[in-house]
Amino acid sequence: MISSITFGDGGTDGWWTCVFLVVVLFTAYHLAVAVRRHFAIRKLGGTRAYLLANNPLSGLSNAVIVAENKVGTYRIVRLMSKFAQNKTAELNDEIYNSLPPESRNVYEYQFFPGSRTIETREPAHVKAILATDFYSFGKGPNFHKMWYPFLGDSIFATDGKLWHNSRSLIRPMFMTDRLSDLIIFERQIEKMMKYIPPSGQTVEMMDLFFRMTMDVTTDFLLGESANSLDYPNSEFTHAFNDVLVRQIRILMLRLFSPFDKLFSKKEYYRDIKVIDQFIMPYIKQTLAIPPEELEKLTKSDVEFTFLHNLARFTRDPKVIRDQLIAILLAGRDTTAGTLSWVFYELAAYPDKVDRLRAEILEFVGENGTPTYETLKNMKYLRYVLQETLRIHPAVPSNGKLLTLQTKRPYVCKIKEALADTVLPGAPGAPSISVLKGDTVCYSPMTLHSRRDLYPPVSEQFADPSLFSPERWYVWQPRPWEYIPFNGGPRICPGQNFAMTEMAYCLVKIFQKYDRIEYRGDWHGQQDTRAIISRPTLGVPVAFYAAKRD
Ligand code: HEM
Repeated sequence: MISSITFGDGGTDGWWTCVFLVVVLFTAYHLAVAVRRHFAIRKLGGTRAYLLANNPLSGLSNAVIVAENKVGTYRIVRLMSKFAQNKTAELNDEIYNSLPPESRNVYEYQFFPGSRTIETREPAHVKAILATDFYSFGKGPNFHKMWYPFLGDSIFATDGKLWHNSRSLIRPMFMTDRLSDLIIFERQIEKMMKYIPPSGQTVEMMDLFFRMTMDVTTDFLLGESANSLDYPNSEFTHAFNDVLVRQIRILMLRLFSPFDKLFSKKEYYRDIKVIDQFIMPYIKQTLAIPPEELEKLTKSDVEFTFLHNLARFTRDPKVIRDQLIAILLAGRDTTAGTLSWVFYELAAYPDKVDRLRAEILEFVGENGTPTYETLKNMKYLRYVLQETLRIHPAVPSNGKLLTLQTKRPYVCKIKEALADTVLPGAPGAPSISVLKGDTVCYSPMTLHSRRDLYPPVSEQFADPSLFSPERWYVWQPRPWEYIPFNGGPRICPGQNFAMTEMAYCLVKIFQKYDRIEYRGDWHGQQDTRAIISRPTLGVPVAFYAAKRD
C-alpha cells in the first residue's frame, strides 16, 4: 500500500516513502510512549505539573509565556538570549509569574513524551528530592558519562555505592575544626592582601578571590599551594580556569547530538592533561610514604593533609586523583564567587561596613588573629555571609535525574526494585507523579526569591530583594526554604570550611580597611552562571585603610 503512494511529478519515489515511513514510525512510537506515560502517571496516583510545552513545536517556537501582558514570546530563543545576557533569574521570574495560581511553584515541559523536565521551587519537593526520597534521585548515568574525563568516579559525578564510598573517604577531613585550616587561611589571605593596592586605588577583587581560593584549596588538599596569587598565568591555573568553560560547552553541544561530535575536544583534553600533570607528582610522592609513617602523620594537626588522608584508605592513584579534582572544583569557585558577591553588596552599604567592622574590632581587635570560637560568636559577620548566600546562592540551579537504577543502593537495606515516585503536593494540591528517567530541577535562587515564604516587610525585616543582614536577627528560615549548601545526605561537606574561610577573609580585610568604594556600574551588574554564580562585571573597588591609634 505505502509503496504505491505517489509524490511530486507522479513517479514512485523510494526516498519519499522512506521519509514517510520514518515519520509514521516516529509519530507512532512517540504516541505509544505518551499513552504509556499517561497511564503510568495516573497509576501513581498523582498528576502532571502545569505543562508549559508539550512537543518540539510548542517547546521550540510558540510556547506562550504570559508575563505581565506580554504574550507569545519564543521560549527557546528567549531562553538562549536571556542566558547569553546573564539574565536567567529574570527569565525564571517571568516563567513562574506566568503560571496559573493553582500551580505557582512547579511546572514541566517536554519536547518528546520520553524527555520530561520538571522545574520546582517548592520546599516540600526539595525536601523529597534531597532527603525523604533521596534514593529515588541521583545525578544519573548521563551526567557521570559526560563529566567522566574531568571528574572520573569522584563524589561529584556518581550515585549509589561509588558516591557513598567517596563520601566516607572524604568525611573525616571535614569533621572537626582543624587548626591547620586556620593556618592555611592566614597564610593565603595575608598573601592576597599584599596585592591590594594603596588606599583609593582600584583593584579587581573577584580576580584576587579566585586566585586566593585556588591557593587555599590546593594548600588544604596537597600541603602546597598552586601559588596562583604570585603566578596568575601559570599553565595549571589557566587549564583549571578553562576546563570548566569547555566542559559546559561540551554539555550544551550535546543538545545538537549527533552533530556535537563534529566539534573538537582537543583543548578540553589538553587542559585535563595539564591538571593531571600538576597533581599526579603529589600523589606519587604521598603513595611512596610507608603506611606506618602515614599513620604517624595523623597525629599532627598541622602536617596531615587531605591527600595523606586519602592515601591511608586507598593506594589507587586514579581514585585519589578524582577526589582531589572534585574538591578543588567544589571548594574554589563557590567560595570565590560568594566572597565576590559579599564585597559587591557591602560596597553599596557603608553603614553595614561600619557595623561589621565594629563587631570585628570588638571580638578580634585591630591586630588579633581570629579563632574558630571568635568567628562563631560574631553574629553580624555570619549574617552578612548568610544574607549573601540567600540572594546569590553559589549554585543557583540544581537538577537531579530520577535514577534508572533497578535496585536501591546497598546503603539502604530495602532491596525492592526502585519504582517511579511522586513529589508531594503543596497544601491543597495533588502530588506530582515522576517517572524513571524524568529530570527534576530545583533552583535555590528562585526558591530564595519567593516572597510568600517571607514575613511581611517591616522596620526590622527589609524587602526580601534587598541585602539586609539585619533581617537574620528577627528571622529564621523554615527548613528547606533556605538551601545554599543543599541538604540531606548530599549536603555540602565543606560548609564549615567555606564559612570559616570567608569569615576569616572578611575579618582580615576589615581589620585593615574601614571603607570600600565601588568603581564600576553597580546597578548594571549581572549574574554569570557557569554552574557557579559570580558577578559578570567583576568587583572593581577601592579600599581605604582605617586610621590606627
Ligand atoms: C560558599 C561556599 C560553598 C557553597 C555555597 C557550596 C554549596 C554546595 C552545594 C549546593 C552542593 C551540592 C551540589 C550538587 O548537588 O551537586 C555542594 C556539594 C559539595 N561541596 Fe560545597 N559549597 C561550598 C564550598 C565548598 C568547599 C570549600 C568544599 C571543600 C573544600 C566543598 C565541598 C563539596 C563537596 C565535596 C560536595 C559534593 C557532596 C556530595 O555530592 O555528596 N564545598 N556544595
